[in-house]
Amino acid sequence: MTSYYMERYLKNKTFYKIQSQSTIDNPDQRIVDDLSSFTGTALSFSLTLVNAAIDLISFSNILFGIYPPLFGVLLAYSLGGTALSVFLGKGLVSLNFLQEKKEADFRYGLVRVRENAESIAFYGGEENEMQLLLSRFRSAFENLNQLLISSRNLDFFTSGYRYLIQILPAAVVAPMYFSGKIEFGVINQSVSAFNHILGDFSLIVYQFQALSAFSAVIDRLGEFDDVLDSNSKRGDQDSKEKIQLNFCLISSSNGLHSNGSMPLSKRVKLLHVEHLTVQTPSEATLIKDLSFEIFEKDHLLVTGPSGSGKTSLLRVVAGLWSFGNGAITVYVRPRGDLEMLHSPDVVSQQVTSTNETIGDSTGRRNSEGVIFLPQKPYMVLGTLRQQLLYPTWTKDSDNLSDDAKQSDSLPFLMRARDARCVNERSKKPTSEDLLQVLNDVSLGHLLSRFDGLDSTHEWSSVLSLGEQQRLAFGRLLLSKPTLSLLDESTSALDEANEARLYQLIQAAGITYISIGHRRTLYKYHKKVLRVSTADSTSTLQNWSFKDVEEDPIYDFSKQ
Ligand SMILES: Nc1ncnc2c1ncn2[C@@H]1O[C@H](COP(=O)(O)OP(=O)(O)OP(=O)(O)O)[C@@H](O)[C@H]1O
Repeated sequence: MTSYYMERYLKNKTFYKIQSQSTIDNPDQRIVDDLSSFTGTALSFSLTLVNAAIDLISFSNILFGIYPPLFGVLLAYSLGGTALSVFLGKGLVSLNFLQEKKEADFRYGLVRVRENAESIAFYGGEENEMQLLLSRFRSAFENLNQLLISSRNLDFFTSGYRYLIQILPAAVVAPMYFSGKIEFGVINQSVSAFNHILGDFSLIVYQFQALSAFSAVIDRLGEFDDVLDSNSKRGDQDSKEKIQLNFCLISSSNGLHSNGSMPLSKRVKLLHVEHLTVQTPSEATLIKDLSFEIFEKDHLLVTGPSGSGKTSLLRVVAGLWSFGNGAITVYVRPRGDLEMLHSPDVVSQQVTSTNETIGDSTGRRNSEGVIFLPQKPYMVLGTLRQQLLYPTWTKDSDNLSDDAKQSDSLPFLMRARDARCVNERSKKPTSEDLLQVLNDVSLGHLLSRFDGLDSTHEWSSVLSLGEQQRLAFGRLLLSKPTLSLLDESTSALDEANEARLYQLIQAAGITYISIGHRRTLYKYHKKVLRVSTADSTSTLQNWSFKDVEEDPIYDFSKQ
């Protein structure tokens, strides 16, 4: 179940939508704790039920044989008891639900302190953090108090219910013994049978607390399940009202003249944006009716005031957002074609779109050559080697063989990962390639500082932001995507390093779209898309798209 839920959580960028739109709280806790208690409790309840059924069949005969009305009284008593316990304990389900949420919120607060330790330490924000954490803890504690009070009240009732009736079988059967109708042993037998049957009929009364906790877990998992389901269906249903994002395969064989040469006028189109209007999830319009095309090596600089929607445009191209309307077509080629494309013979090939569906959009983006570099690079947990191979290659070959061994023992856990391994590209960079790239991005010194490629560290803490940005460019150089989206990804670098990185990716034949405010960026781009803050009262376009030389800032940038 864990593997099944994780697969759906990570599919179609559901994890991103849950986080950015705050659809439900603490999905991680639902996957870890709720699934664990769901499976554990479901198993123990099933066994209890089977046990009770067998018990009931065995002892009903005995009790019914001794004195049938006793059986009837017992049934009425347990039905009444069940109704009363449901009435008394009905608040427990929501209290348990809240308890799970509040404890998860508290734990998440502590995780955030760990994740943002340096920023909090720089701000000296310990006091604020302490107050925030205490308020979360207090909230969980207060809820627990209420939960304890409700449980105590229910326990009073359950204990009374259990002991009050103990006298009944002896009181009913004893006169029969004194009148000589039954033997003494039958009294004991009836008391024992009575208790067994009472236990079976009173399952709900005795297990009410566990049942209410179980019900809260089912509610939380059900809610999570609905979100995962709706996310996987929504894409198909609402596709007409949303931005259409298409991935088309570039066919390298088409466009040739009969003599095998290429028509020079035709260039490789990589991105086509048509009448695109970008909105936020709250439906505020950011960019109106945007249309442009990007051909190979038409490096584009997206610029404009803060908050105008530059990152949102990249989000749309990356398939993270689809709020608004219009269409985007990304032309991708199968991996490995890049080298071929840069040979002079093929550079002017015609682009033909096959409109072929190539898996889900994340898979398509990653495996077919569109890579996004955010301003704050994401450092995965693992070795320096894994940092460089991320996200194109999932793991190094040593781990792969270890996993293969484990898969014999736990095959169901390997299902998702096996599928990914099959999709992996065969040409995984060797250690020499990785060292070369590290040197190229001026990070060769990391090898001696951190003991080689296979040392594990908390990379987001031990590397400076600029080093992380250079490492991210290293990833880019290794995966050689067709198109790369750079969101202020050199913002922490000095001009010399920035120039070096842009020259490197240009030399690697990667076409890029950068977001940036710096004038120094102009010289590495051919086109400029200038976005201004949208005016909600106007229907006019709030962008301009031109050659970089035509932009007024260009002359300044050369000075
Ligand atoms: N999840 C969201 N829900 C609602 N509004 C959002 C969301 N994310 C971003 N916005 C809003 O969309 C607008 C554009 O954000 P975006 O990040 O695209 O700006 P930007 O031009 O890249 O800014 P900057 O240059 O400061 O990085 C902002 O006003 C922001 O507040």
